[in-house]
Amino acid sequence: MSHVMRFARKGTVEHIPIEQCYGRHLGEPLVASHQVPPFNKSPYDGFAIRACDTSECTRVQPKRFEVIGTIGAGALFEETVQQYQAVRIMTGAAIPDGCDAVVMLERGRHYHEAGTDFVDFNYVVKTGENISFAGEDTEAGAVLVTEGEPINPGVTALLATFGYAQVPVSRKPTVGVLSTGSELLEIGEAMEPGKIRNSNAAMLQAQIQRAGGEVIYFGQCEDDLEASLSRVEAAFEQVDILLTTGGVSVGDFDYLPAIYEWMQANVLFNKIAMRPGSVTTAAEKDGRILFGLSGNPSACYIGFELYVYPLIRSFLRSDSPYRRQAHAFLGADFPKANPYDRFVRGALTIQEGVLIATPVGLDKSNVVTSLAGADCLIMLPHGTKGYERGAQVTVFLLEDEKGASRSGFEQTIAIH
Ligand SMILES: Nc1nc2c(c(=O)[nH]1)N[C@H]1C(S)=C(S)[C@@H](COP(=O)(O)OP(=O)(O)OC[C@H]3O[C@@H](n4cnc5c(N)ncnc54)[C@H](O)[C@@H]3O)O[C@H]1N2
Ligand code: MOO
Ligand SMILES: [Mg+2]
Repeated sequence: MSHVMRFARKGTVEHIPIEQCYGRHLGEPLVASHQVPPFNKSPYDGFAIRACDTSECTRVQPKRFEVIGTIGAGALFEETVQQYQAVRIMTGAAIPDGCDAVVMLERGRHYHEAGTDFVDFNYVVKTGENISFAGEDTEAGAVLVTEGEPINPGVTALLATFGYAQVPVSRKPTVGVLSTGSELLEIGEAMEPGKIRNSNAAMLQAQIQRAGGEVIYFGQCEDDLEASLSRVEAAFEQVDILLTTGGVSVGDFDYLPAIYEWMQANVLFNKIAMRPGSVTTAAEKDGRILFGLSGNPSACYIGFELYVYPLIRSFLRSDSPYRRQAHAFLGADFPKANPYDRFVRGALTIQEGVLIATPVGLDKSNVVTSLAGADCLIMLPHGTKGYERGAQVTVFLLEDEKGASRSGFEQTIAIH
């Protein structure tokens, strides 16, 4: 992991209209440029008064106040309120000078007498009662959201509060996808003997988008060294990160190792002590990373989530670029012996407040159906025995935006 993260780069910052910022990542910290609320204001429709004027109010001896004006939200009351005076005030309006409390409309007896408005109060009002104080939500200068955080609707409200019509966001990394394999049919093609449709490319494009990257799809190519080499080289020039699928193992037509050599890319690892995804390969050239993901769908998926995802999130300027982890209880027995750390596709449920992670589908790296139901990866550390239902496990959340500052796993990697 750290082998790849050494080459993590932070993307530059660009500005986009606030209406388009949902789901993007903040390009700089969001600092309160003024206090919120910006002035003392009324949280209710009612009467603004001086609390001290009510010190002798009782149910049997209410006190009478003269209503000297009315203000709605957005308006200011220009005079200073004096003893036994009240201003009719609406929710959101600024507290008039002289006043230090608001009485809700329902708690005063309001009437008109000889051309003047009056209101009677029959209880003692506390200083500061029913006032939303300037700065009680936030003081000026507070850092409210850190750089790299995903912009959710709440962050959007803050951006609007502080006047960001244009929002600084991290540029999305361009992540290229190129599939290799002579057996691959295009998605729209009819089935043929010995062939399969290319599911990895579409899957990766969705994973890239879920991670916050920008996809550039370079199509698919046959298992032919020269053709693949020129396609990989051309694609790599156009992206921040390139993903290829298939052709990374030791088969006669697995050309990626030769391609890295021809390209003079520096292979960081081509073997990981994990299942699936053991063939996940990373190579570096010109400070950028080229991933050789497995052709096997589940291995490809997991290689992406564990190794590519953090690089994308770092580019988006996140300081928690890894998949968020949680403790869960295993929802079913997993009897297979584990010579390597295993990342099992799992579905999370919450039973009586406890997180249960249940493996979904067949646990083989060549399966595709298990991926549809997976919202977590269940980590099963290597060991000779399998795992029993109820065992405590660590899960990596796949549908989470917060992330984690640590990867949560150690892995043995190698170059062969
Ligand atoms: N002798 C050995 N054989 C294999 C080893 C090994 O260590 N020694 N490793 C196995 C493991 S583990 C994996 S994983 C696979 C990795 O294979 P490659 O990454 O080289 O991928 P391919 O050989 O091209 O294809 C593997 C498999 O996946 C299917 N595939 C390929 N591309 C796609 C795609 N775009 N969409 C859907 N499915 C795809 C392909 O048809 C093959 O069935 O190697 C093992 N072998
Ligand atoms: O990389 Mo392979 O999927 O470990 O099975
Ligand atoms: Mg192969």
